[in-house]
Amino acid sequence: MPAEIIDGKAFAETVRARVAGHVTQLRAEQGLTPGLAVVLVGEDPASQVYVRNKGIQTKESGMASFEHRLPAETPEAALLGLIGELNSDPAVHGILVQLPLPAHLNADLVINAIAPEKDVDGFHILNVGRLNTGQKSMVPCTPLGCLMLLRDRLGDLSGLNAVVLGRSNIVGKPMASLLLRDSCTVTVAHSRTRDLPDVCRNADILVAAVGRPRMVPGDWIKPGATVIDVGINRVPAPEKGEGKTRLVGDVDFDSAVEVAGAITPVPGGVGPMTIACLLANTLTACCRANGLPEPEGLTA
Ligand SMILES: NC(=O)C1=CN([C@@H]2O[C@H](COP(=O)(O)OP(=O)(O)OC[C@H]3O[C@@H](n4cnc5c(N)ncnc54)[C@H](OP(=O)(O)O)[C@@H]3O)[C@@H](O)[C@H]2O)C=CC1
Ligand SMILES: Nc1nc(=O)c2c([nH]1)NC[C@@H]1CN(c3ccc(C(=O)N[C@@H](CCC(=O)O)C(=O)O)cc3)C=[N+]21
Repeated sequence: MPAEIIDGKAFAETVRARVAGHVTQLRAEQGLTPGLAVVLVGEDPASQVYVRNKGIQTKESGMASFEHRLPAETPEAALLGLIGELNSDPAVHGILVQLPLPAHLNADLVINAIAPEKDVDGFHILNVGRLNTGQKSMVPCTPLGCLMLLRDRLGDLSGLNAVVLGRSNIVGKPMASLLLRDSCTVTVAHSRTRDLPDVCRNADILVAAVGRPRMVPGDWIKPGATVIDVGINRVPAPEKGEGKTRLVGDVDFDSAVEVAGAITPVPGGVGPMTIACLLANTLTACCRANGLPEPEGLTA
């Protein structure tokens, strides 16, 4: 029996609708409008698409959206200056600096310059430390979105074998951390992992975040497993016409769907959840900044 297709797009719509409801209430009862600032340095075309989608959905949810597009050659001091201004702007509750940054900018330095309470990506060293020690933090959007999909399908995750393929700071490591917090037995695999197919075959939950188009075939998957495909890879699609491209994940969907119990598609899986969680984090940041109770069920 083919796998259930996990509809991340539909789930993300429900998350965004709940966020929008809270935003309406905040405005009516407190006169507050949550604000998200997105900073894009350089001209990376894929990044521009994400930034545009984020801007549109931020406004649709009733929040204020502030976009800052800086030239690729922006000096580090100028970027740090802008972050300083956003840190002290009371209309801005969330700040996201789109990654990757041009090579002459030190990403760690830039991220750690964001006020931790406005770090809606959850990448600041303080938020990373808080998440890993079980303290209240901002939780990275993509892993948070994956966790919401997993809990929705599986309920209690405790005792399940989870394999996270990829160990980046933005997806793999925080994903592993969240799964561990939910009492999974977590294995983090990467480019030096031995016997990767065997490691994956042990997974009740397999999260693929490698950035290699269709790397995980169906025969790496335990029958009935829940597969979360984080990969966003643009590949040539000659069937759509010359020079056309399409998005595929890190999992070979066609073979995986025959083995898995449930699987997220690309597009329409994790991607929309990432943006929904970014809005949820901005709402959470706004509530915390104003000493208001946090909306329930929108964070980990
Ligand atoms: N849907 C969404 O919202 C988002 C999607 N993405 C997508 O997710 C994917 C991963 O992103 P990100 O984490 O930033 O990527 P990174 O390139 O930072 O990390 C990739 C990880 O995969 C590992 N890896 C690479 N090749 C192999 C291999 N052949 N076998 C085993 N492991 C391998 C690397 O191992 P090592 O550490 O040993 O080098 C590394 O840990 C990308 O496709 C990206 O576009 C990213 C963010 C959000
Ligand atoms: N500071 C920072 N935070 C991030 O969260 C971050 C980042 N930098 N840099 C780039 C990656 C990538 N990322 C995506 C978000 C949404 C979709 C998304 O919405 N995808 C849609 C389709 C998009 C399309 O069709 O082009 C989908 O999968 O259905 C994809 C990728 C966030 N990232």
